Amino acid sequence: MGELGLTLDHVVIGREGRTLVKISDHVAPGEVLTVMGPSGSGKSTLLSYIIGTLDPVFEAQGRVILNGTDITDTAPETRRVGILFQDELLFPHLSVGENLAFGLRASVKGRSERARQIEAALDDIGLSGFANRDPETLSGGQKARVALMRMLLSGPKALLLDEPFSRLDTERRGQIRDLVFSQARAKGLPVLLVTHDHADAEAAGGRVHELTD
Ligand SMILES: Nc1ncnc2c1ncn2[C@@H]1O[C@H](COP(=O)(O)OP(=O)(O)OP(=O)(O)O)[C@@H](O)[C@H]1O
Repeated sequence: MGELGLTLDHVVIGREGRTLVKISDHVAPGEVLTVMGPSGSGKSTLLSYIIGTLDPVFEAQGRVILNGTDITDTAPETRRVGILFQDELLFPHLSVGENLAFGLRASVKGRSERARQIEAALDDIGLSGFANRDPETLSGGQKARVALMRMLLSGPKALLLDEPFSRLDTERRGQIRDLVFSQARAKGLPVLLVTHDHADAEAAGGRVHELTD
């Protein structure tokens, strides 16, 4: 296996001959690289390239390498790159526990083992006993924690965060942010954080890559 972490090797994304995003960088396990830039500078476009869902209107060059494996041409569902969006939605017709079960890998076998892992996951995010609740009955911060945990249960090897804290109030924002970063550090995941917020960038504590218009 090659170098651990997420490498963007001379990635250039453009449209109609005009370069939108240019980045070459390496995010080590447990490190957070913050990507900032004005609206329209290509932050979400970069994330879509990394997860393998770049709109074909864009032209892209460069490689995406995860833990030494080139995943540039790998199908999105097999990349093992987790992404959390600003409008992270839980399935409203499923309970909190069922939402988490959706993230749980198929390799976790047996009803009772799956139920045990879901209870442990709820405990991890301070929501013990919430398995049978409807997502609509949760607060914004509680929903954000469930969405984060659902993503972590799927066993990602890297984490992409697209303004995931922006809808939360200041206090919850800090809590969720700490939870995301501590989980990423504990699991040794490289993290790419897209944000407009300087407080988020500061809390991430890592390097900042600025995209320009
Ligand atoms: N499918 C598409 N077809 C054409 N242009 C697109 C498409 N998707 C995005 N764009 C354009 O590409 C540019 C970058 O968009 P992107 O969403 O990556 O910006 P962003 O930095 O994430 O912005 P924001 O901070 O507002 O979310 C914008 O000018 C946008 O209009």
